[in-house]
Amino acid sequence: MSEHERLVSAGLVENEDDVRDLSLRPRTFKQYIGQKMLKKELAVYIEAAKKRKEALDHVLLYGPPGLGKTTLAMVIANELQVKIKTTSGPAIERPGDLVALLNELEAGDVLFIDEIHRLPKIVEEILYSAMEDFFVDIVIGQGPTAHPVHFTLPPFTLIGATTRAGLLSAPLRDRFGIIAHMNYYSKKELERIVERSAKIFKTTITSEGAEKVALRSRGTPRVANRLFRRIRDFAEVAQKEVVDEKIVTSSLDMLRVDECGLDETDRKLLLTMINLYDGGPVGVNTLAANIGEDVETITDMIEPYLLQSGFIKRTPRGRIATKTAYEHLGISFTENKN
Ligand SMILES: Nc1ncnc2c1ncn2[C@@H]1O[C@H](COP(=O)(O)OP(=O)(O)OP(=O)(O)O)[C@@H](O)[C@H]1O
Ligand SMILES: [Mg+2]
Repeated sequence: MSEHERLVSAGLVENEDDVRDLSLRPRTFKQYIGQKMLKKELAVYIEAAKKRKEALDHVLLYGPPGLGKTTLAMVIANELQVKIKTTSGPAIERPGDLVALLNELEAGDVLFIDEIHRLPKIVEEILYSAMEDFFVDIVIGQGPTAHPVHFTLPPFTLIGATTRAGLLSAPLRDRFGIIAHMNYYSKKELERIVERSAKIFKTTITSEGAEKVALRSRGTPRVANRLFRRIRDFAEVAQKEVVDEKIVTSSLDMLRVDECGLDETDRKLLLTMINLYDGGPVGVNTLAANIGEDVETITDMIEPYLLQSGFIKRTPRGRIATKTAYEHLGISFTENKN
């Protein structure tokens, strides 16, 4: 199974599921479950900006894939009652592309740049003055006909999203007035997300069923929704009117997603560390070669959840599998092995 087909993968890009499930996407703070502190804070800034009839300060959203960054950007624009233009870092190749986007904005509008850490450097530099003083200076034409052009822009709000805040240059990061870190969701919050999705799909799920889905969702709404959709298929075929704990468990077992939300790739990674490298430390390049995934897939998609839930640890000498990992896989752990 390729990474993109991984059921529990939160995915790095806007994926097909999300596009198909636009109806699942919360549109208001009220519908947006979890991230309570962040929502509270943003609600204050939004209200203040609206009262002053000013554009909201620029917002940087960062956190692992599938936690609701894109969704939150749309919620913010909706709560501000302004239009939102959406693009992504790699899609803006030249300064002219950025100017064309900025040109379409009206006062107070939101420009959402996903994967902002992948913005080309020359475009990023244009963004500095746009963010700070709402103007851009670019050179139009080439050779002897080249001439500088100055554009003034309406005040706008840039919302940037990234899974890797560390890759953002300091000058860019410093121009965001609001920097928001997205957290993994609690079991209770994921249960509510599953129950909400069930309602939208006109499916009945028991609270025990929702709890079981939540437990295996890696703290990630995208995974919760994806698992729920598969389970709904199993329930449909089994002609079950109500999605209960039993059907949830049997479906997830069939999908080989274990009770901690780990799938085959996660287990393969842990088993490689344990069986071939005695639990580590082992470098990420070595691991990548062993399990046949690229380094980026490991660091961006597989590792964050394994780190967060304590299955692995990162040390200067490489990754190590923790006692929790051994116990989870039913392998005996001898102290001081690392
Ligand atoms: N707080 C939430 N409440 C309910 N559903 C949510 C919430 N956050 C995200 N979702 C659901 O999870 C899916 C994934 O969210 P979203 O696309 O916003 O994640 P993302 O952080 O932008 O991911 P990526 O880093 O891959 O771009 C959405 O389709 C949405 O339905
Ligand atoms: Mg997104």
